Amino acid sequence: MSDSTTKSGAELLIDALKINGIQNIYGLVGIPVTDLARLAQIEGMNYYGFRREDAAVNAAAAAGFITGKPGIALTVSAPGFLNGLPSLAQATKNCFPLIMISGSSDRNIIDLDQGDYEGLDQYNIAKPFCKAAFRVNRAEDMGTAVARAIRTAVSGRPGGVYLDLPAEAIESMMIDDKKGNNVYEIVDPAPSVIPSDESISRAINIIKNSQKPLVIVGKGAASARAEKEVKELIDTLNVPYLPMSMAKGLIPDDDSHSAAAARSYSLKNADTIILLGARLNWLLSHGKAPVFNESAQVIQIDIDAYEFDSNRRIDAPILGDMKSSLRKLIDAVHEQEVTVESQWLDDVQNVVLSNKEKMRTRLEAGKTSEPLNFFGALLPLQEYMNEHPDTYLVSEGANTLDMGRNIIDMKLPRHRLDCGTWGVMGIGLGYAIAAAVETGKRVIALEGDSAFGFDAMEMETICRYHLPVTVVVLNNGGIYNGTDKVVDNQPSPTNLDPRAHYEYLSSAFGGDSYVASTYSEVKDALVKAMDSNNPSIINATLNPSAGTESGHIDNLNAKIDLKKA
Ligand SMILES: Cc1ncc(Cn2c(C)c(CCOP(=O)(O)OP(=O)(O)O)sc2=O)c(N)n1
Ligand SMILES: Nc1ncnc2c1ncn2[C@@H]1O[C@H](COP(=O)(O)OP(=O)(O)O)[C@@H](O)[C@H]1O
Ligand SMILES: [Mg+2]
Repeated sequence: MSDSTTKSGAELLIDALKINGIQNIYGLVGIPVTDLARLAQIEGMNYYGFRREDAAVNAAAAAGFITGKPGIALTVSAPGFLNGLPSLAQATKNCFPLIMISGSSDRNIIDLDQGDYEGLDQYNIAKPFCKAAFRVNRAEDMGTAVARAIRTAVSGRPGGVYLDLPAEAIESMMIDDKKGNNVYEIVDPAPSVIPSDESISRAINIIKNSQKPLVIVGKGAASARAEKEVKELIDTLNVPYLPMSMAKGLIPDDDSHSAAAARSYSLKNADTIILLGARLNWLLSHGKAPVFNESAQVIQIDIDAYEFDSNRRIDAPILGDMKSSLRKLIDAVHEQEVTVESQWLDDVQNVVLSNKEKMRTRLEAGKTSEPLNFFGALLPLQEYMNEHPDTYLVSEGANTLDMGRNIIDMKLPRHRLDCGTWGVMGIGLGYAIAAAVETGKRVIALEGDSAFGFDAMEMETICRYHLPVTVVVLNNGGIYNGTDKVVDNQPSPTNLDPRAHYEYLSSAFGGDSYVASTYSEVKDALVKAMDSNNPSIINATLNPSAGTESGHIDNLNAKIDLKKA
């Protein structure tokens, strides 16, 4: 390190990250950030090098969701920045706290459009895709830039922040004139936001007059780490709840209040919806009939007022952070001795039991399915997760994602990560790397065969860092399935090669490879792979006709009458 009176922008950046408890950087280096990554390692941080920037930025975003601190991604300028941009946008959409740092060109060359190496006005291009963008031009501004980036990423509605570092800011030196180098630990980066008494009493009055309240728990409650308060509200009112996919595990999925197996029944019949960190977006049919009861009243707790009335009237908006809001609401329930008739919960539980019995029958039949179907392929994962609930599960695909979500129970918070609000493919291996790095726990990445292809090369990253990640590829030979019609001998738009040996991508880099084509083979391979703690791929070969177009969301497809074509 330089003497005590001068420091480079790079040194100040690393000091600022470290003093705020940030330990890991996920990136892909090159001009002008290679030495920055080396310096981070010399200064005791961990740098994880990826094969493509979108996976590195996805990993940083997942690290943010899991830890609550902003994940840090590092890319080179222009093409590296652009490769990372979709993941920055996705982190912002998912409300994951992330800071994407990219090297960039010097302003005078960009602003005069003089044609720099990888020249691009990254700072302005990033703005529509993130919560905020900052550029650092001088070493002495580095401490302020990091403080603002961290606070912006984690406070209010969490999201992605872009930090633009021209080479001159990285290498410029700051003369420390004893004013201090402006690097400091931020005070209370995500302050509590306490809701008003009026908003709480408005909600209490609605619950008092409700016969059939349904709580919907979203990933906002997971990000808020409010699992204790969520469970206390549901237990106190003794009402059913629906977990959204990344809120699974806030309350163990086998809890008797879970309505997950009676989703349609509970949404349609509820007369009061209590939204806890969940948006009424496409994932919840915009809160509209016929999925919802049009006359139902809606209570919504959210840290961002912008979300209220986004899709329908919110009868009791509660603006606040999840923990503080739930604390006030639960205290008011106790003070006013609010109770709800238990008949509603009984009705939901009856539907749950009947639907669970139907699922159990399908899973049992899956054990002997030849060729293997989704039930036979997913049952071993359900069994494994029930026995090892501290395992992290990452999932992507269409049928693989939807059926995996309904079949595999989660028992712990923030242990399931998936395609999120945008339903994006290509998140799997980056998320899995972050889960393994940030927690040291074993990870299953449950991948459709198409989804796996988006970032399969990160298997080399997983093997290089020897991470305990088992990739389970459900290979049905295509996007959605492998039975699309072939026209004029062209490969179909959705078919892939069912004979593909995806598992070789593990042994190619020193990991373990398994092929399985029955329930028992998947079960045996999974136990072996997980017990080994080695990076591994299980290629589960399914019936190519297994799977429906777009999984559970075929209604969103633009339908064309192909007979006329
Ligand atoms: C970045 C990106 N590209 C394309 C898509 C479209 N898409 C794609 C390509 C999917 C893959 C489905 O096939 P799969 O093999 O992964 O899963 P199943 O066969 O089990 O359904 S699911 C889906 O919505 C997407 N969501 N995200
Ligand atoms: N700490 C928090 N307190 C309250 N609301 C939060 C908090 N963090 C995030 N949120 C909100 O949670 C919501 C998350 O919604 P969404 O991502 O749609 O969840 P899901 O997809 O699980 O339904 C966002 O509207 C966001 O503003
Ligand atoms: Mg497939």
